[in-house]
Amino acid sequence: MNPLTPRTRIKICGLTREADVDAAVTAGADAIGFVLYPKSPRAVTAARAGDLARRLPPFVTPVLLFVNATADEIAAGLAAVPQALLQFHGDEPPEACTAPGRPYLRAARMAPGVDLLDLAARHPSAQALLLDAHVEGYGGGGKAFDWSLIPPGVPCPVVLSGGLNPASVIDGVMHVRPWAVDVSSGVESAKGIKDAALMHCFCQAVREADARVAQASAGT
Ligand SMILES: O=C(O)c1ccccc1NCC(=O)[C@H](O)[C@H](O)COP(=O)(O)O
Repeated sequence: MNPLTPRTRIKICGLTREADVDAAVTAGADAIGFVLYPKSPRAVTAARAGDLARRLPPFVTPVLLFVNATADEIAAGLAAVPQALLQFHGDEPPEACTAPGRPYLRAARMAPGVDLLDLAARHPSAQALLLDAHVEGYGGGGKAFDWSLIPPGVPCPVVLSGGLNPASVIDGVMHVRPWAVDVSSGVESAKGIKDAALMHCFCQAVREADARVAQASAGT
């Protein structure tokens, strides 16, 4: 939890179309996730991710999402999107996450008994822990988890994920005070098909949450 976060960053994940990438940027996304996990209904190839990522303006980060990928698959993704931040969303051990030598997000599928402090200790170089619900198929399930499972004192930035939408994200930001939020299903009209209006509403809701946090901090 980061009470001093000046602005909650926003990642929108699972984009597959040019118009959706453009709309997500317009809405205010700080990061755009491309799912390079073939079993996902939002999967894109490395080449497709490269085409889509080239539409991103400065200061909007492409994220390549893997689930138990091979080193060659990760290398292909980085060849297509050299500036990508990596996200490991499977069962990858620390050495697999650090092997590419690139900044990465470590996803944690939150269920009772998950030890985030231990996970953070085993991933000291992770840029953040992305906290997602524990769903079948590893992710993108549109399911929230019990935010009270997040212990105080996680020693790295936290990305709150899992079932967020324009109606729930304010509570998520106010309760967890994450560095960032991540959304996929909650801004879609169908899997892999993003809704521009929902993305706009989601980003506006995050801004509203930040304003409320600032007011609470100022005692106003
Ligand atoms: O998005 C997917 O289809 C997906 C498939 C397999 C592993 C991870 C996947 N997505 C990872 C993400 O970062 C999603 O944004 C995250 O799971 C939240 O999804 P949602 O609950 O739908 O907002």
